[in-house]
Amino acid sequence: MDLKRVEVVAAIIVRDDSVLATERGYGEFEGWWEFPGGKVDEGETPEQALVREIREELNASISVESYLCTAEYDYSTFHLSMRCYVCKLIDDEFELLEHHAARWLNSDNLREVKWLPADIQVVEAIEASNVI
Ligand SMILES: Nc1nc2c([nH]c(=O)n2[C@H]2C[C@H](O)[C@@H](COP(=O)(O)OP(=O)(O)OP(=O)(O)O)O2)c(=O)[nH]1
Repeated sequence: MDLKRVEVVAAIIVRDDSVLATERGYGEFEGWWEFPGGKVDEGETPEQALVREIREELNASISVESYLCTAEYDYSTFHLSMRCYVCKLIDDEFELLEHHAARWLNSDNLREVKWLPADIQVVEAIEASNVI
C-alpha cells in the first residue's frame, strides 16, 4: 500500500556563516533536531506556510530568499516531502514557543546534533551549496 504523503516546508534560517537548528519539543520525534517549519495547509503556497509556521514556532518574521532542495523520505507510517528554503530573520530575535532548544550551526559542527533521518539530505544540500 502507498504511504500517505505529507507535504512539509522547512526554513534554513541563515545568519552570518550559520544555520538555525531546533530540537523538537513534543510528539513522536521529541528530542530529534530539525529545521523549523511544518505542514502546508490547503490553499497555502509553500512560502505562505513557511512564514506562518515560523511565526507560530519562533514568534519571528522571516524573508524567504531562495529554494534549496526537497527532501523525500519514507518514515514507517508516511512519506515525507519537505521543501526547504533559505530564509533570513527580519529582526534578529526569536522565541522557542514549541522547541526544547536551538543552536546556530556552522559548516564545522553542522553534523553534531541528532538530525531527523530525512534531514541528512538537507544537511548534504547545505554542504554542497554556499549557504554557510
Ligand atoms: N518542521 C520539520 N519537520 C520535519 C523535519 N524533518 C522531518 O522529518 N520532519 C517531519 C516531522 C513531522 O512528521 C513533519 C512536520 O510536521 P509538523 O512540524 O507540523 O509536525 P506535527 O506533526 O507535530 O504537527 P501537527 O500535526 O501537530 O501540527 O515532518 C524538519 O526538518 N522540519
